[in-house]
Amino acid sequence: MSDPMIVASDVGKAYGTGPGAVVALAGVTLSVAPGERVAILGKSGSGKSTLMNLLGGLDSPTTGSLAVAGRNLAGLSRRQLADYRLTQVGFIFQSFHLIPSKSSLENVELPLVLAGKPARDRRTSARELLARVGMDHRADHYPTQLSGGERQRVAVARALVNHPAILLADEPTGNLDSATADAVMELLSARVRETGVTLVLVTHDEDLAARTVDRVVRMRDGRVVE
Ligand SMILES: Nc1ncnc2c1ncn2[C@@H]1O[C@H](COP(=O)(O)OP(=O)(O)OP(=O)(O)O)[C@@H](O)[C@H]1O
Repeated sequence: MSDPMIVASDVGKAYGTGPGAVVALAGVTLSVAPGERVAILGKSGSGKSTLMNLLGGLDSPTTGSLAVAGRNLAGLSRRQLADYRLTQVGFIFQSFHLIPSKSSLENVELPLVLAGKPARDRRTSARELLARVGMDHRADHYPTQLSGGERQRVAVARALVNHPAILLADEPTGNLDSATADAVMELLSARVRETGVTLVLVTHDEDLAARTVDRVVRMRDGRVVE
């Protein structure tokens, strides 16, 4: 057995302190194997996005320990967390988060620019990824010139271009109509299988989870309940 990709041990997260503090995570324990695809389901406010932020190194746990790809995230400096995000994590958000002033190609290239990759290599990698998501014909278009489904395809390419260890997708089809959502999910699943990346998918959609992932994790009141 290889080591787990994600190990969360009794992870707690509170926003604020004192009587006004909000406990968003009340002790999450979870282990995810390399290449495993996991969906997180739970009501609004159950802590899904908070957990994703911690996994992505965007925020730190208040208590407990969290390790991804063998790194203890709680022990990292801000600079190390930034490096972790850049090299180990791919993010896909509900609202795409593409940079409006950059073309599709430039958006996909951006993680490679930040990682200091040489211009020619990154251009080649970004073009390859755009082709893998069926968007090579829109390489020079800007986000406002793209449909929602097309934007999310570009976002999928951007999330994978750095060969991350984990891919975090937070309601990736939440802003799309159902036909477009199905097409984007199919593409995302195909790229996930192809790359073997470990997927953590937040969704409200039971059917989507059932057809996309290996395991469903349910959250309630800041805890994993199954
Ligand atoms: N920055 C913050 N400051 C204070 N409280 C917060 C903050 N972010 C989240 N919370 C609170 O933490 C709890 C968990 O929120 P979280 O966003 O993780 O839930 P969620 O399951 O992702 O919900 P949704 O499905 O609506 O996105 C909620 O009670 C929320 O109000």
